[in-house]
Amino acid sequence: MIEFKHVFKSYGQSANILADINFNISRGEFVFVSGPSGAGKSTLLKLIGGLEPPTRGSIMVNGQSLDSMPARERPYLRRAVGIILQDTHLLYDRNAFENVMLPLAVMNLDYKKAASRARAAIAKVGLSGKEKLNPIALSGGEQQRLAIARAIVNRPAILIADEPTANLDQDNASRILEVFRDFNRVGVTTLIASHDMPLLQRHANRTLLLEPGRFKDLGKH
Ligand SMILES: Nc1ncnc2c1ncn2[C@@H]1O[C@H](COP(=O)(O)OP(=O)(O)OP(=O)(O)O)[C@@H](O)[C@H]1O
Repeated sequence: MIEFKHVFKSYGQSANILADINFNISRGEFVFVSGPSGAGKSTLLKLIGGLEPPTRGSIMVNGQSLDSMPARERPYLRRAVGIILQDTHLLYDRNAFENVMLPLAVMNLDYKKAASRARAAIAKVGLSGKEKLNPIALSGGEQQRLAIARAIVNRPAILIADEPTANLDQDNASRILEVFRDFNRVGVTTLIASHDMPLLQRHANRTLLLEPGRFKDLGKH
């Protein structure tokens, strides 16, 4: 489903952020990417989402090789991948419902169908009834859930999230993880970057550990 073969990544003239990374993630897996700040977790997720090209090596996502994919098709891999970045990029000049509708605008669905999909996505993350609120009026955890709804409204096969529980208390962090688990249970391959070790330990899963100059697949623990 996601395969890295001898992947290297540097920015401009910088030293390698990622060096000779190799791993395979199967369809339906739930995987954490962990490691200290600056180790390259966000970079790894951006490579998977096609938001950054590798400097060297080959990457396969959802049966497609990114090497041969034209640059214009790479971002978000034509909707195969739902991405939640560290900054949720919610738009504060429209309400929660309209934020979730945005990715559907390019889908050529009629309004009724799009609206019912958006409402279903909002319901799945537990925000029914808050559709008309501006995201600014939502709590941190609710904003994160809204960003998840927006990422899954196009029904991606893969969901990746960068530090989705940062700045949340333990209860809210667990709630967010449960939302990801719900999508994972219905077959969505899920990757979550986090440096919150206690959180990762509470939710034992396969973990890819990135440390400066070192990469380790810790497997399930
Ligand atoms: N667009 C960019 N241009 C230049 N350098 C970058 C760029 N993006 C990231 N970097 C550098 O790459 C390194 C890894 O960054 P990255 O954001 O991938 O790490 P991270 O493990 O996700 O860190 P954090 O947990 O703090 O988000 C950092 O030294 C960062 O400054």
